[in-house]
Amino acid sequence: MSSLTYDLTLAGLSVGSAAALTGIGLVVTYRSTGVLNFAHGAIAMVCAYVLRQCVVEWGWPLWAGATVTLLVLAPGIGMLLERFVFRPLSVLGGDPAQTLVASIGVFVLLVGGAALLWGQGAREDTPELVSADPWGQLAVALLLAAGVGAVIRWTRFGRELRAVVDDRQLAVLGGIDADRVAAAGWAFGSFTAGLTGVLLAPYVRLDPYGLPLLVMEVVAVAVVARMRSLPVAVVTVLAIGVAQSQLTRLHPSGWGAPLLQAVSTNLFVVALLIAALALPSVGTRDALPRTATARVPTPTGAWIVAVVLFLLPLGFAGSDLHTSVQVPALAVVLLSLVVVTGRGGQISLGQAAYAGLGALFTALLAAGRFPGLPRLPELAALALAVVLVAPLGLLTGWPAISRRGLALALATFAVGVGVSRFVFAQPYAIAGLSLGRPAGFDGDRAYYVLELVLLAAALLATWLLRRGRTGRALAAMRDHESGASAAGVQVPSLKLLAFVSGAALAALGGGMLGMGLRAFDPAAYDPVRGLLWFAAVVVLGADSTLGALVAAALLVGLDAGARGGVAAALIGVLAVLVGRFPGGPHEALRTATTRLRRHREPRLTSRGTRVRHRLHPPPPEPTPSPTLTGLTASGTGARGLEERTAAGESRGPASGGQGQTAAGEPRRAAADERTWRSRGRARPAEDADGDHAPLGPPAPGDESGTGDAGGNTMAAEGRLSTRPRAHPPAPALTTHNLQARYGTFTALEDITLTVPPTHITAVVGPNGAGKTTLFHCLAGTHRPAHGQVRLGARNITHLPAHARTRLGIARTFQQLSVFPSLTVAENVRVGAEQGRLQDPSAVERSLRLLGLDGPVRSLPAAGLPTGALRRVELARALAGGPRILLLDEPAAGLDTAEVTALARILKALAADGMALLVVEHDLDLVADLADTVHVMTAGRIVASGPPDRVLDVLDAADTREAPA
Ligand SMILES: Nc1ncnc2c1ncn2[C@@H]1O[C@H](COP(=O)(O)OP(=O)(O)OP(=O)(O)O)[C@@H](O)[C@H]1O
Repeated sequence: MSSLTYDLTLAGLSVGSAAALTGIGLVVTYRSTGVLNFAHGAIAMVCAYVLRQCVVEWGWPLWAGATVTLLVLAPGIGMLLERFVFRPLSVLGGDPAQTLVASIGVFVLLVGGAALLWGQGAREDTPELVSADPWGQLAVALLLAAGVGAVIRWTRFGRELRAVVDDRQLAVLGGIDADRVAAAGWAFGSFTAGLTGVLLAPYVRLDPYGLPLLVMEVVAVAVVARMRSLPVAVVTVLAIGVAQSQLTRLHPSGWGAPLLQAVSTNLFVVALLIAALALPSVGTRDALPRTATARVPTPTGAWIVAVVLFLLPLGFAGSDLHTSVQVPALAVVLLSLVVVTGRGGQISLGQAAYAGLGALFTALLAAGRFPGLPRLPELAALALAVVLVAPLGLLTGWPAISRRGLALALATFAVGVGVSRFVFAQPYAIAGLSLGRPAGFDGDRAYYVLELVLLAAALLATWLLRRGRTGRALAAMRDHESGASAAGVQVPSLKLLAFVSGAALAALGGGMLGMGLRAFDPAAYDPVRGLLWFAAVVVLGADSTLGALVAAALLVGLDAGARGGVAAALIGVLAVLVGRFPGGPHEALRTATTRLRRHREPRLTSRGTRVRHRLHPPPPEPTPSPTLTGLTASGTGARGLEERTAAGESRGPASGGQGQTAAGEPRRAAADERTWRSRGRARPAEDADGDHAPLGPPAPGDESGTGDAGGNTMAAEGRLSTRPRAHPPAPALTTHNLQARYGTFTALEDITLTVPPTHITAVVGPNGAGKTTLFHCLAGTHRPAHGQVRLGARNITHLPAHARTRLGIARTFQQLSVFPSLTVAENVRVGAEQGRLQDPSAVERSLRLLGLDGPVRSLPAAGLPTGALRRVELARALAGGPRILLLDEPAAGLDTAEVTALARILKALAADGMALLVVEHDLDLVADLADTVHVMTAGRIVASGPPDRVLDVLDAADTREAPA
């Protein structure tokens, strides 16, 4: 090896080994706590500052300073964070999104604290702990990696650690002290952060912003290592270090020179971009914490105060006004986060990049340095910059289509860092770039007035995006992404819209900020500021426009004093606490879901005597009731849901207490038997007759406004249309030889079934049989490996969920999928606006049908009882005018009266031409409802037929299996 190659390799190993320590720390913390610690770099920076303080300022010996810093302070910070920040969050359920916001909060807090304590300037005199000799640093990194690997693999603590990572609750039940494991993980992770900081600080500029960011670029290797493998992390980081060094040997000429130089000094950023944007993502299951996006209504008085406060600086003069001009500009930038994060629920850590691009493009356009374009007046330059930056929103919008939570945070952070390093920090972009104010607005006061006008325009744009059909769809996507998809919302397009609009707003704010400062200053759009802005908007109410204005005033106002960092420290403290604020719709939904689960359990075992009673009821009464006769004489096409529901009522227990049959059985049992027989005769005629009618206006004499929040009744009775059917017959939904897999596991094998119109088809089977997977394949949320799904003759196997909804396939979920921040009526409106018919008038009909047209219609869905939420979900599905209705455990969490009412509605819908597929554990209900039952076991259909036959076979099998 030539001596140059050797030297460069050694230099690369030196950088790589410092970075390897970070990789090891990130992986260990993640493995022991499930938290990707965004604050890792900030801890490194604080430790470097403290070592410098001990040795340089106080004159301690290096060994003493290093001992205190690395063995006391660093692990201490980790244990404090575990005890007071992350343990309370894990007790609350360990929502990864909350821990993400909290770790960003810790980052911002430490950066702000360091700026407060040590100032914002860079220090060049940090003591050198290990000599520049790369072998020493490499030895430290390798020894540490080997030691940690050995502990994880061979010690009892390592086994406990792996158990906690796999399933914390199960590990605790198994007697493992998960808190101790987490505390050890945090202490070790912080120790490695401290070590990285003190090793790196002498060779880079030590300042509160630069070092943390440099360290966080290494997060790429933890992603490459899938947050698990230490050897992969260490080898990757060393390889990047060496490659980065070797690249410095190349000296191309022409346009490639600056690019290569940028790549060779930022190879870790390139790796971060590849890891975050191209590799399969990590941590995709979470959205933003609901408490962060919960909408708190803003009193009008608060707006009046805000307007007065924003007008106040017009009375200022001199430097005060110079500071004030930053507030409206920053407010516009923060409004972009209100759209993307607050309303759309998308984590975006890269808004600073769009703001910076807005300022840079404005400056280039105004200076006549933008390729291919003449010099433009400042305002025109600003407008064109906004237009040019808006489509760049796809840089983060595109990854957001397939990513959520941590993965999206990493992707947007990577884009922010990438733009900062490859665009803002390049000489060809920034050399001598000043930025004037528009003609006539040069003075601070005049410019402030112009900013207020632009802020008002931005507020109007934000308001328009947050209201109406688009606003409701955005809120639905934020509250429950798959629920929104199932309601027909085009989630991918909506995400792109949110990010593109967000980029445009950020560019406008960034350009205004640049004009305010009269220059393009890359430091003003540093990725660390992106984190600070995100944290500020989240803590002050992400879905609140007023919150954005307050955040802007706070950030500028608090940092205007002698020392910067106050605002960051304050925002950091609040962000650390954000996941722990009590209440909010999120909490209410969680409570509802927990209650639902509790209710579900007994129903799972409810089959038994009651099923047999229903399947072998006493003989029917000799003369059917007139209503029942009407039902069996169907095919004339002149009946609607109301009539059918009334028919159901006459057969149900709630039909007016008509007494007992001669055999002493409840009347319902006898009526059920008749229902099965009449169905057998009636349905074929209905097939030819057509589709179900859309739910019609209330019947004469209908009482509206009686819906209750208690959820004890399903008030379908007497509220349905008597309109004749107006549509052609609903097509059947069929599957052909369907096979579905999760990785290598085959969850469905060779499933062929038909869901015909006017029928209720049921799928039953034990847990894990594949029922929900079948549902996902039918609804478009899981792509089958083989086979087809057809709607009539049309192959819809590859259509996404929202497209299927728009064709008329609606679904409900096993776990409730309402939108908690929207009212009951808004929930249903989303279904009506986005579904097949897109008919707003369907809202009232659906609300009436499900008994939700009373005062409950105006209540937020959060906090309603399970029964009411099930009705909301069903009303939303029906409001879209579906032809096929897929119901996943619709009776879960309902009481007996609610189940009875639900059954009546479902029968009426089927009788009116709809095709229903029901997955249900409650075999009583299945026996009562279904025309055809498919029994699934281990991913296959093992029996099909009418319920009495199929369930009898199951009974017989149960009896055979039962011990004698
Ligand atoms: N996302 C997933 N990744 C891997 N395996 C999965 C996933 N979802 C389901 N499975 C597995 O696929 C099989 C079928 O699961 P599915 O949820 O479809 O069953 P199910 O009949 O609906 O059960 P349950 O009644 O409990 O809801 C199970 O073995 C389950 O563990």
